[in-house]
Amino acid sequence: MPAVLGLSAADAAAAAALALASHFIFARIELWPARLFPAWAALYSGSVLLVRHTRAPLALSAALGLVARGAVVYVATLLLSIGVYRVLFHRCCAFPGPTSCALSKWATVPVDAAGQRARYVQRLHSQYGDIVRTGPRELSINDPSVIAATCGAQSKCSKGPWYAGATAGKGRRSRSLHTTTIKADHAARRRIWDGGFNARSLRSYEPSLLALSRLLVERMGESAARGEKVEVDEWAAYYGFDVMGQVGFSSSFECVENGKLSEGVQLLQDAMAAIQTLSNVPYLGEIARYLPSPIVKLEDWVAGSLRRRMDDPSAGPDVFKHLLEVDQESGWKHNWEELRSDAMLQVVAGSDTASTTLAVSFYYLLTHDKAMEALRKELHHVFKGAEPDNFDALAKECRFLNAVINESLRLWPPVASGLQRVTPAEGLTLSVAGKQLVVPGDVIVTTPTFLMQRDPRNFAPHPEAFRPERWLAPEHEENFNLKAFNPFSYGPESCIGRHLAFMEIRIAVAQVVHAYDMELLPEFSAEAFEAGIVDFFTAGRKKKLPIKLTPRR
Ligand code: HEM
Repeated sequence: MPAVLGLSAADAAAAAALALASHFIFARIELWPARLFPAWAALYSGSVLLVRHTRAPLALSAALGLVARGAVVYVATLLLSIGVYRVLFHRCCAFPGPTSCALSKWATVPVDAAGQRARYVQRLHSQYGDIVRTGPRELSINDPSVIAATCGAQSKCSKGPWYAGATAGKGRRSRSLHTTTIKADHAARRRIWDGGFNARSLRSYEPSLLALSRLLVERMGESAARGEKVEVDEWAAYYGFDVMGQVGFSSSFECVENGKLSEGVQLLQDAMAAIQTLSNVPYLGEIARYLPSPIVKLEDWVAGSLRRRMDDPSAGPDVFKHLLEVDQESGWKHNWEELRSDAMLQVVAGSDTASTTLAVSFYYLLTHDKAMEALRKELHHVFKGAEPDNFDALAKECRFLNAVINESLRLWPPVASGLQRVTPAEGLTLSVAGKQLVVPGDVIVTTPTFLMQRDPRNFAPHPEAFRPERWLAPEHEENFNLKAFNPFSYGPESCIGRHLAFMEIRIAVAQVVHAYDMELLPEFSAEAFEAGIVDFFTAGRKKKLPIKLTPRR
């Protein structure tokens, strides 16, 4: 056997054999967590040196050179072995998809970093069909019936590695409600959270929402009067963030008041890009925790808000008050670390999501004169020309307003990519397009929300077009499949804040539309605006919605 990298054939073979053994023993499924690297490096170096040193004593420099060259052979063999295994022998290798995705989740790191996952997966489905292998052990399945099977109350699937990646380095008692992967823990915590989102609590938030939506109208008007350019999507972001501060911890972040992003909003946006990119390769998240990153800064900033709230026990009503309660059934009480993670969750889950739907609703109203007209008529009819300030009337009597919001959620779901759910060890039998599909155990299954909600088999005619009327008379639609409408996910881990989101969006749209005539400035490009909606687990927006505001009489 020839020498490799200056190593004797025997040393090279030993390094390669060790690599194959470690792949066989530890890493047949996925690359191991980063924290095991040093341990394996030590194991490798130790065993090589021990074997060699017992044959003939080694000088330090010779020993280091031996280990370094051996490590190159070790890593190269390991990667080759993992690659060959994933492409040719893996339990998912029968499913179609790009080879790059079969080889590694690294293939989609640039896609995630650019916020393009939802569109990328959409392209893959158009190329490979309804089932695509999007990662070594990950399948994206474009069929609404899969949602209940993977996320429903009876499902034996569990949350995937994305959730561990999003809170890398955190143990069982320091994760958020969202990232905990143990079902019993989640159920106990969800009962505590429910207190903050039941009908009574939602009613108690109405005065705050009304006050904030009025402040939004006032400050937008003042900004226009000063001759400033009004970017309505920016104001939607300020509002979404302030609602979370107010309803979450009884302290507005004062973005609407000041007409600018607070430090936290910026951190949030940076952190979401980092979370989405890192969490799809979970061990990257672990490494990032030890580096200065926007995620760590955001956590510190949220912890500050939390501390201020804890120092003021008389504050409220807010969600936080409920998070301090004990779950009667299990005795679960949140500790400080969990409260901190849950506070961060509230800000992340509730701000960019709702504000994107608010901004998108404005976008469609501003680009569809007839829809704006219909909404004005409806508000005038329900509120008799007075200020729209009644939450029940907005929910129950304003059907067109609700149709606009639903249609915006359909076209631009703020959580656009599929959520990771892992099949149980025995596998999962699904029905896809009427045919039985057996997915092996320990495979991540996702359902592509963005694509499914625009699929003509689910919504037709014109699935890509904004047609709020499809929600008013679904029975007359060619296709209207409510099972495929999944912006808030499904089952026990679905969005707890959906009713709150609707409340805050309805009141803000109604207040602004009642107060102002609005038109887009000529510089606006719908194409660029849509292209600028990015997917960082929650949606972000890169392009603005500049408008001219005129107060209505
Ligand atoms: C249009 C607005 C919103 C959309 C589209 C949305 C969407 C979602 C989705 C898809 C999930 C499931 C995530 C997963 O399983 O990984 C989720 C979870 C969650 N959402 Fe929302 N959300 C919105 C607004 C809100 C608001 C206003 C809050 C208020 C705090 C909120 C709080 C949460 C929480 C706490 C979870 C985790 C639930 C759990 O794990 O049990 N969301 N949301």
